[in-house]
Amino acid sequence: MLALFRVDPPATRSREAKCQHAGMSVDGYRAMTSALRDFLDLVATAGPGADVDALTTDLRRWTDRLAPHRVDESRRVFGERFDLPDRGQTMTPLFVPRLVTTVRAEGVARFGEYFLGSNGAAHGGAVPLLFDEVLGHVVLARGLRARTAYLHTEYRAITPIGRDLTVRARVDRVSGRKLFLTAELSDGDAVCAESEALFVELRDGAP
Ligand SMILES: CCCCCCCCCCCCCCCC(=O)SCCNC(=O)CCNC(=O)[C@H](O)C(C)(C)COP(=O)(O)OP(=O)(O)OC[C@H]1O[C@@H](n2cnc3c(N)ncnc32)[C@H](O)[C@@H]1OP(=O)(O)O
Repeated sequence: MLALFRVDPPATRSREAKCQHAGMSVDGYRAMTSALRDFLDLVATAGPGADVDALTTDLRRWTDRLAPHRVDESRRVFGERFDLPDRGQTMTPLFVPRLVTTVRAEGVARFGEYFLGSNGAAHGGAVPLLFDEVLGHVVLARGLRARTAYLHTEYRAITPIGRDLTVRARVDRVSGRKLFLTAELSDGDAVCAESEALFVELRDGAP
């Protein structure tokens, strides 16, 4: 059983407030993005045959239905649900944190079929996407506004699709506005990938 430990920096609280939209249930958005993840995994694996035209029509209907609900970035929900393990987004491989502190983060990661590169291995670009997400948790736990300056990734072994993997990240060193971090993704005892990153705290007034 995973224990979910979340730090709650002030920035997070204001983010939650902006995610409140009239009539949207607390769990509704979570269910929608979860359904979307399942759908994307199936899009990647299915050969829909004759169903493709009907599916396209349905998809267009969904787009038309969502269009009137468009909001500007300051009121977005996608990726801003900090109360949810995946932040209510489908852009990154799933990361379920079990520990987040100001110096480290650890959790379970899973690359769905959507993130397949080839031959059972996750797409090489999806791996740093996960690392950026996990490192972002640590940086945000410090209450910082910071951006990734670099993120170097070493691929040690293939990252398998559809399995629970372990991901760990930690702050190695802080120097002024610079945070040097490392991260590791493993499948049991096998290390799949490692990363070294620099996050730079933004200057006051930086966009
Ligand atoms: C907690 C509760 C749970 C909640 C759950 C949280 C979930 C949370 C998930 C969010 C997950 C998303 C996390 C994604 C985070 C991004 O992906 S951010 C988007 C990608 N990154 C960018 O777009 C950054 C683009 N670049 C920039 O904006 C600017 O270059 C930077 C990085 C802000 C730096 O600009 P600057 O502030 O003007 O800094 P500058 O004065 O040039 O440099 C400062 C120092 O850094 C060094 N530096 C800067 N760039 C570099 C570089 N590339 N290489 C080496 N050194 C560098 C400089 O040499 C300088 O060093 P010193 O002289 O001080 O020793």
